[in-house]
Amino acid sequence: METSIVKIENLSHRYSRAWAIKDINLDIKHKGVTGLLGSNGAGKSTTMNILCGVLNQTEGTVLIDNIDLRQNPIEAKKLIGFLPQNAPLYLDLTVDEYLTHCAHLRLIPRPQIKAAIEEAKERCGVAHFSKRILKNLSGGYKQRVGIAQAIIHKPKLVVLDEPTNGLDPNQITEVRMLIKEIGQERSVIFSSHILSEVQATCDTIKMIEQGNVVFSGTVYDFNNYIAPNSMLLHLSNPPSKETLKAIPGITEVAFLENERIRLHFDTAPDIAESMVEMSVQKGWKLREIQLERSSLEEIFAKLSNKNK
Ligand SMILES: Nc1ncnc2c1ncn2[C@@H]1O[C@H](COP(=O)(O)OP(=O)(O)OP(=O)(O)O)[C@@H](O)[C@H]1O
Repeated sequence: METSIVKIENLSHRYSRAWAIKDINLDIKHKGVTGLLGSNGAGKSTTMNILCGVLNQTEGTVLIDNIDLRQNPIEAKKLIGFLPQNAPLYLDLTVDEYLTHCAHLRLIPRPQIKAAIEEAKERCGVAHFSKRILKNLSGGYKQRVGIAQAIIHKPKLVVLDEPTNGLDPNQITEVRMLIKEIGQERSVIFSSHILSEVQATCDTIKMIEQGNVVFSGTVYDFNNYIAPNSMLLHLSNPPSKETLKAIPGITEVAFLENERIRLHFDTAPDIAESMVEMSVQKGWKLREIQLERSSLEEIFAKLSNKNK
């Protein structure tokens, strides 16, 4: 049976009085990218900080490649590379100086340090900035250096807390590509509160809401689960409500302002195509049609209810 790189069992954490996470169970595979999705305050950073041994949990167990993080923290942490939410960069150091410092902290044997730094810089596309002082790098490149320090010791598990936060759209795309590349040879977990980001980058999604895991599965399962179930139509010559309601698959019809109609439908996937064909045949004068995806809040609400 395939073992997991991370096994979290009944993990709970309490800050002073309030529980930030409650009874979390997670299994994460040796390769691929796992997205930890959740709105602000859902418990992502708390989970990641515990997972990386930065915070001691109140209850529960974390196994990294079968090593109990609490009982054997040094051995377990050797397997982890971590980029916390605010990359801990020493801004007055050059890229090379900073990565050399990180290599020492990671106990990389001295003769291997130069090669490890070159490889990490190459992987993260910062080799041409070796002598640049960190404070003079753009946000995207600072983040790349942060990722370089997280992979310098070739860990089996790389944990990145909101790595694209504060980056511009081009930088976001580049960092996502880098995450995917790293995920081809090791396990990467990254957190985000942006649904599209997790869909674009991950193989697996673990969704946390109010300290509980409310979804765990592949991106494919997730996309199927949140498939749109309503559409907005602009018809200049609409039929009656009854006519629309009689169409197979349509479950609810609402006439809105400005000739707009919202139709709810069940799982029929080609309903939009049928609506276009029908409006041409029957002269409904279709001006616009738009499938409506659920917002993250609606998905959270749906998943939270489902798991009650
Ligand atoms: N040091 C702390 N002391 C007290 N409460 C805390 C502390 N850190 C986090 N919390 C609380 O724990 C809960 C979970 O916070 P956490 O930072 O893990 O969420 P998150 O999903 O990472 O959110 P964000 O996306 O905003 O970073 C929140 O209610 C937060 O206010």
